[in-house]
Amino acid sequence: LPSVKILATGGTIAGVAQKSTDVTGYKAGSLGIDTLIQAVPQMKDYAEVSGEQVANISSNNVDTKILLHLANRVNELLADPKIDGIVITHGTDSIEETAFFLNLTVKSDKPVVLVGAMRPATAISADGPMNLLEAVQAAASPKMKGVGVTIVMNDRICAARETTKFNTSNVATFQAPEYGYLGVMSKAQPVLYRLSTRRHTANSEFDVKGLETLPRVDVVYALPGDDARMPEAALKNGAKGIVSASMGNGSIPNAHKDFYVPLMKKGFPVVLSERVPTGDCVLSGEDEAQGYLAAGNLNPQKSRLLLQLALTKTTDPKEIQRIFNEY
Ligand SMILES: NC(=O)CC[C@H](N)C(=O)O
Repeated sequence: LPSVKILATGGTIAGVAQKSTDVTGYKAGSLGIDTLIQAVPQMKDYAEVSGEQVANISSNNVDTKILLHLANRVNELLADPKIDGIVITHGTDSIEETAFFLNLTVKSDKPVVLVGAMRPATAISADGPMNLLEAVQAAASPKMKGVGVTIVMNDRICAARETTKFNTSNVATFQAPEYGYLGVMSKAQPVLYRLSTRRHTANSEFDVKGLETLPRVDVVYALPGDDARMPEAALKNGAKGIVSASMGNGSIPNAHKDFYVPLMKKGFPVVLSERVPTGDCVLSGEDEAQGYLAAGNLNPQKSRLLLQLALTKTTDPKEIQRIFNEY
């Protein structure tokens, strides 16, 4: 049998409520990895499974330190020829960010599958056990080699780059409306329908080995008629780059523009992403001349991570734009 290591970080999949009817008001990150594994003995039919507790928290507190630890630990584990794949249990609130970060920093084409749940482990019809089983089946499958980091939940195989949480409570929360799922889990097997052409994992230039932190990047939400207090605060507090969550194809209030233009002249990177869920940010000639960088269709939270990683390699705006075009 293939060997799959489960790294546990917490979330609702390890959540405990007072009553089986409670689907909110529970404590995420309550059960340890051994309990999660014991709850799904069927996994043993598909893989030799072992667990490791990395954290046991709600994913709104997954910080840079945990991201770097996960990337380094996954790289260490996958360098071992005896390990065939990794599953990471994770809260769903920031699972897309951790998945994308690992998509950029894991140096292996072996499967890395993130999984969570929307109902706590104690709930009637908890989704965690089936999600965990399918995540292990996916991570154990050679068909998942080279597809990049994925989120497997609700029978869907989701690409780290394009997938976003769409619903605060529904089990079908993860969607990639513009490009769809990579595939589905069917009869205990991954069935893939498409692959991303964007650079990831073994083909990524980013290396976080030895890093203890990442350059600070802030996301500044663009609101109609806003003043410049938020971007000013970001700069004052040490941001090395800003991602603007623009209102649609780079539209931001004039006060933000007036603040960014002189900064960009000095080489400070400002990446235009959008708070609109789909569509690319395409720069106008004027935006380009002023020095803005375009996130393409990458959402603000993922643009932040990519800009942080880009800044570990370069501060040249042209290079940063190349990175946004390739990843
Ligand atoms: N469904 C969930 O996992 C959300 C629970 C929690 N807020 C977390 O992200 O860890």
